[in-house]
Amino acid sequence: MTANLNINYRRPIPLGSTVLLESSLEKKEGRKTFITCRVTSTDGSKLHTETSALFLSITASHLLGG
Ligand SMILES: CCCCCCCCCC(=O)SCCNC(=O)CCNC(=O)[C@H](O)C(C)(C)COP(=O)(O)OP(=O)(O)OC[C@H]1O[C@@H](n2cnc3c(N)ncnc32)[C@H](O)[C@@H]1OP(=O)(O)O
Repeated sequence: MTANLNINYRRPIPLGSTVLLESSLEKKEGRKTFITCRVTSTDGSKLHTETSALFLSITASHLLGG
């Protein structure tokens, strides 16, 4: 479950362009998983978007309001 999501939009992505997404597992601490992601031009020279997020593992009962 997404607990926190940060997105920095650095440069617009032109319509129809192809981009490179690189996602990394930064660390895992118990139920917490920290992920980062970058969107760049395919040659890596232009940074379009960078994000970080925290995901928490949950049980099915959490989804049912338990
Ligand atoms: C055009 C289409 C676009 C579509 C976009 C789709 C985007 C999708 C976006 C989604 O993912 S939707 C889902 C959005 N997420 C939610 O609705 C989650 C709502 N929040 C919850 O259900 C609870 O807050 C959550 C399950 C995340 C955590 O509740 P818990 O009771 O399980 O955990 P708890 O609060 O005890 O925190 C556990 C640990 O996580 C840490 N923590 C929790 N929330 C945090 C947070 N927000 N930031 C930092 N740390 C956080 C907390 O400090 C603690 O750290 P320690 O274990 O070290 O003490």
